[in-house]
Amino acid sequence: MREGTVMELGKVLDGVNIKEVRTYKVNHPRIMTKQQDGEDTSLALLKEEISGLAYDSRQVKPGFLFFCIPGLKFDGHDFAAQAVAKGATVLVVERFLKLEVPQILVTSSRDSLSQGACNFHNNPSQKMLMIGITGTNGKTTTTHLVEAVLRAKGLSVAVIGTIGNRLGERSWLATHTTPESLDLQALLAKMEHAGAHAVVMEVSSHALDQGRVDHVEFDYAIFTNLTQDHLDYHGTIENYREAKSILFKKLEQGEKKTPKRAIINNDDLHGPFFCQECSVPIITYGLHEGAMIRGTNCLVTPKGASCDVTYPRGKVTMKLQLTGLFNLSNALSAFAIAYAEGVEEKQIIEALRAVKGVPGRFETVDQGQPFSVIVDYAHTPDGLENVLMTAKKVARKRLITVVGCGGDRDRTKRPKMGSVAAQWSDWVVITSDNPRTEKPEQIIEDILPGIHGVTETSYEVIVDRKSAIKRALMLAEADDLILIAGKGHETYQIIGTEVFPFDDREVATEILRGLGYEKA
Ligand SMILES: CC(=O)N[C@H]1[C@@H](OP(=O)(O)OP(=O)(O)OC[C@H]2O[C@@H](n3ccc(=O)[nH]c3=O)[C@H](O)[C@@H]2O)O[C@H](CO)[C@@H](O)[C@@H]1O[C@H](C)C(=O)N[C@@H](C)C(=O)N[C@H](CCC(=O)O)C(=O)O
Ligand SMILES: Nc1ncnc2c1ncn2[C@@H]1O[C@H](COP(=O)(O)OP(=O)(O)OP(=O)(O)O)[C@@H](O)[C@H]1O
Ligand SMILES: N[C@H](CCC[C@H](N)C(=O)O)C(=O)O
Ligand SMILES: [Mg+2]
Repeated sequence: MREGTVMELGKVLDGVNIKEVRTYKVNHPRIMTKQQDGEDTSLALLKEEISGLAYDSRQVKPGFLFFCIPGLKFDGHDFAAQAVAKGATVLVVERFLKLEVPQILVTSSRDSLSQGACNFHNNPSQKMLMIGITGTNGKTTTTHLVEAVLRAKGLSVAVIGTIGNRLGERSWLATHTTPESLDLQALLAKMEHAGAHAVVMEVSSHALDQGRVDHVEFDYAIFTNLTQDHLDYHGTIENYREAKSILFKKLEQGEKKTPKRAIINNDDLHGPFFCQECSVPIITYGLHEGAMIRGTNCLVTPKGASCDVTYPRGKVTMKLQLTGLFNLSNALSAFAIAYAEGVEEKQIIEALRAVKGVPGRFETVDQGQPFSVIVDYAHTPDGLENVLMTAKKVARKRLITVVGCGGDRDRTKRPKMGSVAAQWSDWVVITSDNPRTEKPEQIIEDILPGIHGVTETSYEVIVDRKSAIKRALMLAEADDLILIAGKGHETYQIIGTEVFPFDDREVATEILRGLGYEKA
């Protein structure tokens, strides 16, 4: 929807289960009341024009429809007065408020927002090929790989995810891995308007649970893997898995006529569960027997990885500039989509080989020093173990790891990350990640029991992340590998509620320069 566009309220709310409408006599000239026109006020209200939607009172502009959402931190109903003061003409509520403004009572204002956003932006996902990727690890990486193979088909491909939202040279601000429904529908509409034929997007478990993608119709859904994360939010791994499965159940619904497919990791313990949740055709991929798209003869080197890919029509060799067995797995899911879309095998292989790397994922910091420095976004026990296994394989001498855990996130993953770091590293420097509103020392206390379980590994605690990175780089000798984990592409550190500039790659570069290493 272009700036300045308006839509009738009834059209915006088409499909929303409205329980009751209350109109109030207000000063706004466009809101009719019984006293003025004598007809049914609710019907008159539904004919009113809305100039925009908002779920955050701070974003309201005159003529907007404001959705009052009860959240975990705040209750949007408490901001209704502020929204009205800023010009909201109608409210969507879960309980009527004592405010002199028309209100529409619904069971879930969040679900209504999702439907309203889709209507207001003219259902953009209907007009593009939509690929959704879910799983604990590998989503961002896989978006890049799928983007590459679909571009090989000649499509203009937009990407939505943790690192950003983009289409070719154009980019849009990303505040979440998967945006709130309203922001997502607006973004999809902009991407479609900018010429996107396809959108490949990360779909987080939070987004699925909160209905952010409820009215996005996907053509393909990829499941990468499921391991521990976000138990602070979901409570149990079963709930977490259930949230992820929504993406696959959704595939059978919708209006698109084209066939839909689920692309499922056959190597993952939970693969069969996701297969069960689907009633559309499934393509499995993996490095073990049973996968329809299977990688064998895998080779992992410091500069990349390769394997043979066996698929229903034949066999090819796939080479990546990305290293690690897990990236071969990520690439096989991209291969599966391209294959289903009829892209020629040779083109798929060429496209995958051309992907240079994903920012902050096994990214090298090179100032000509005689040891390797790698920055990686691993922030779950499984992600960390995978990257450490790869680092161990390619390190010529010691593996020194700098790692911490984020605050206000799953506490129970902390000792597990400590344990994994200790098992695979020769030396661990435990530090802070994004402490957010938690005390960094307390987060580290949660990590340490995991380290203590692995007695032979040496470690030290340095709370300040910059000092921890410096210490690791000072310890490094020729041929060692220093892995700085957890923050990858992030260019900030969140301490309390403040956001400070901090980029592991820049910090490491600056320290290396201070140590006398300067790239020629
Ligand atoms: C836990 C979680 O996902 N929370 C999201 C959720 O918050 P919430 O429902 O609890 O809402 P709330 O903050 O209590 O506010 C309630 C309502 O009051 C409104 N409000 C609030 C303040 C105000 O001044 N005026 C106002 O109108 C809010 O806009 C909202 O509508 O809805 C909000 C609006 O969309 C999100 O910003 C918020 O993301 C928070 C900030 C967050 O940190 N989310 C993370 C965990 C997240 O979603 N991560 C996933 C990726 C995870 C992964 O990588 O695996 C993601 O997709 O980004
Ligand atoms: N398939 C995989 N299996 C396990 N670990 C992986 C896999 N792919 C990537 N990783 C590890 O996980 C880290 C994060 O990868 P990526 O950013 O692609 O995941 P993500 O699912 O997008 O994460 P987020 O949930 O934060 O959005 C990488 O830096 C790497 O260490
Ligand atoms: N999307 C993940 C990223 C975690 C990255 C790590 N640096 C942290 O801050 O915990 C989350 O919000 O849980
Ligand atoms: Mg991501």
